[in-house]
Amino acid sequence: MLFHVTMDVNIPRDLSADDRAEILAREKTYSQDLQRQGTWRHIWRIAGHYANVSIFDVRDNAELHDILSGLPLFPFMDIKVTPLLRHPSAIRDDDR
Ligand SMILES: O=C(O)C[C@H]1C=CC(=O)O1
Repeated sequence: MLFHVTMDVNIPRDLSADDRAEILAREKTYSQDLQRQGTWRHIWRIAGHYANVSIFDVRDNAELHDILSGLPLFPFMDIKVTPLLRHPSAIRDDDR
């Protein structure tokens, strides 16, 4: 199942520089592991915002929930999830 996910990040200003660096490093590893597995299919920065648009390919809603709630930055994110399905005019075989 494919999902379009928007993540807006709001890291508290009073988080120490060390804590911020540590959480960002963990977030990057977590994200890149899922990208290598093919679960996190796309990630794009939204120009002008500390936010991203991502496409996830997961088994079900529960897997997506587990992945999103496991994000190291999860406590500092506003997340919007939109389920996707294949468009009848799509020509790419992997758009499913
Ligand atoms: O920077 C972001 O958009 C937030 C987050 C999502 C993946 C990652 O590495 O950081």
